[in-house]
Amino acid sequence: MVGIGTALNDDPQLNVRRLPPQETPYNTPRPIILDTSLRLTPTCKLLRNFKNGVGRRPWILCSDVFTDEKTRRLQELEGAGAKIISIPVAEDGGGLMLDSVLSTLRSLGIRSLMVEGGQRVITSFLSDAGKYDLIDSLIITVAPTFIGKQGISALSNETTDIPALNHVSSIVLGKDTVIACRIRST
Ligand SMILES: NC(=O)c1ccc[n+]([C@@H]2O[C@H](COP(=O)([O-])OP(=O)(O)OC[C@H]3O[C@@H](n4cnc5c(N)ncnc54)[C@H](O)[C@@H]3O)[C@@H](O)[C@H]2O)c1
Ligand SMILES: Nc1nc(=O)c(N)c(NC[C@H](O)[C@H](O)[C@H](O)COP(=O)(O)O)[nH]1
Repeated sequence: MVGIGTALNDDPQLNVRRLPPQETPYNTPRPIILDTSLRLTPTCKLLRNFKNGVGRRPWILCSDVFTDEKTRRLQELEGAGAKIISIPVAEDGGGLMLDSVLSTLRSLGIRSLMVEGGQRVITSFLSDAGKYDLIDSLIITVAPTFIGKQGISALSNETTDIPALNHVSSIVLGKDTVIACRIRST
């Protein structure tokens, strides 16, 4: 899962690159995008990969409020192959309600979800983690690179109530270090 900020900035593929090629595309993960207002472009790599048989059908989660323009975009994205699922919006204006996002995905058969980013989505999941028991574990990859002023920090400044973590293990993969943590239960 990514937010629309990441989908628009990175045009990601959200697939697995290191496995040997698979016989069918169905061993790759289901791409899921949190896109409140349906801003995803129908020509993005996720939809092109699906059309070309090298990616699963992207699911786009949007708010359940529709204008004429948003309905037009829904039809365009559906025409490009996306499945659109509407979700209630949080009253505090923080985006789609994450407890509803997870229960809807579960009702559609998703049993395991990796939240890839970006900053706003990671911040929402961590901020609501205690309230709705949203997260099991956190995987942090540290690359030996200074990003500098253009970098976006992992969490936004206004973040509160971030849960404490227990370290599980760390491994070095090439130049990167991957740190696995679990949410500390209170
Ligand atoms: N370093 C990494 O591992 C990594 C991973 C992923 C993304 N990124 C970077 O993150 C940047 C994008 O981050 P961002 O914060 O601008 O956008 P984002 O990807 O977090 O998307 C945020 C958008 O998602 C929608 N949304 C719907 N429900 C939401 C909810 N409950 N909570 C939060 N958002 C919700 C909203 O429209 C919101 O504007 C990109 O530049 C990308 O390169 C980095
Ligand atoms: N390892 C790493 N070093 C970086 O300097 C950097 N900016 C990222 N960023 C991760 C990136 O923002 C998301 O992982 C993509 O959005 C996923 O895209 P793909 O599915 O791989 O195409 N990752």
